[in-house]
Amino acid sequence: MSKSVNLASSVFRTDIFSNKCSIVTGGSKGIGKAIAIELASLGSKVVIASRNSKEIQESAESIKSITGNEHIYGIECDIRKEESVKNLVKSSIDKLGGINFLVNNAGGQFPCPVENMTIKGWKAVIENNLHGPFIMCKEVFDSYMKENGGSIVNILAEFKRGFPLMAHTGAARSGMDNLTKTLSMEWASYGIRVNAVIPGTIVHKSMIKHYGEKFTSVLDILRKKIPVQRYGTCEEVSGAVCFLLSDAASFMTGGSIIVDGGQTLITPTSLFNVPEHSKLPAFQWLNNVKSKI
Ligand SMILES: CCCCCCCCCCC/C=C/C(=O)SCCNC(=O)CCNC(=O)[C@H](O)C(C)(C)COP(=O)(O)OP(=O)(O)OC[C@H]1O[C@@H](n2cnc3c(N)ncnc32)[C@H](O)[C@@H]1OP(=O)(O)O
Ligand SMILES: NC(=O)C1=CN([C@@H]2O[C@H](COP(=O)(O)OP(=O)(O)OC[C@H]3O[C@@H](n4cnc5c(N)ncnc54)[C@H](OP(=O)(O)O)[C@@H]3O)[C@@H](O)[C@H]2O)C=CC1
Repeated sequence: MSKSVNLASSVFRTDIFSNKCSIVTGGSKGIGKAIAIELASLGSKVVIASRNSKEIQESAESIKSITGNEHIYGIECDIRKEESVKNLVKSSIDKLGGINFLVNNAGGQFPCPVENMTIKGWKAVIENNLHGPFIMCKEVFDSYMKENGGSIVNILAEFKRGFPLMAHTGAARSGMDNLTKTLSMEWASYGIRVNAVIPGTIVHKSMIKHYGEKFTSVLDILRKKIPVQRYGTCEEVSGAVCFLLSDAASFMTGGSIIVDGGQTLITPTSLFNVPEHSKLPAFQWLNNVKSKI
């Protein structure tokens, strides 16, 4: 009997990004750090960027040691500031040789009802989650992708039913959803795909620190309603981002992937209670990597 030959060539290979250069904003911790680790482990050169210069350098070193990839660079940047973004993009091209992938992950907000929200607070969140990613897209397009093509993934947050206590972020993410769709059409002829990932509740060290003790007590009430019956991991978001960046998603643009364990399907009028279970466990990397995200 002749030996069978596997003629299939799956996109899921360990060297899949070995000729790629990526920028991940907010790569110093949490979801952004996980994305940077996964890209680096698949061979990409990576620049991570955030405002705290010490943290971003430490994270770059940590990603190098976890993945064995030497081509990881931390650059201080505030995505809300145009000059800072211009510097990030120029330095990234100098260090990496180009920018094939952009992950607009940096962002965040604080809980606050509109009646207590200051104009300054509103602006800070709109700038962090809409204006900043817009400047990033534009600068990367002008400086590299217009000539060379590329793939962009924007990290959003669920926004379709409004966002009580976080009106600023709901409005910004809704704007980013629309921008993702617009850019996917305007930039398709330049060879650029633009997609989004919408994480549900992804609980990790810095997230808990940001929202504090009060939030932790709310978490268990919500968890019981989620079909998967748990919160997500940074790695579970990262896998979706790498998929969208890769050629496995070559027919996807202007789209989004919701990574939320079914959380957005819950409605206040739903009569169905998910029976308690633990049959859909989280995808996790090794513990020694997990502890560094
Ligand atoms: C207890 C119930 C909690 C319910 C929570 C539900 C949680 C479900 C969440 C699921 C969806 C999303 C999850 C996530 O995104 S997790 C990631 C969390 N991480 C972050 O958000 C980090 C990034 N965030 C920030 O850096 C800040 O929030 C901010 C975007 C505002 C930027 O902060 P920065 O300090 O740089 O901003 P400014 O100094 O320019 O501040 C400008 C003004 O903004 C107002 N402000 C800022 N922080 C707060 C606050 N904590 N509370 C109220 N107001 C705030 C304020 O007016 C600032 O001006 P002043 O300092 O002059 O007063
Ligand atoms: N965790 C969750 O449940 C969810 C998260 N998301 C979104 O996913 C993204 C990542 O979340 P997560 O990892 O949890 O958040 P973290 O708070 O853990 O990390 C946020 C990262 O963004 C950086 N950052 C924030 N503002 C700026 C800025 N103006 N310029 C440059 N960098 C900035 C932070 O560094 P530094 O402060 O030093 O600048 C940090 O590296 C965010 O956009 C978040 O809103 C969406 C839905 C759910």
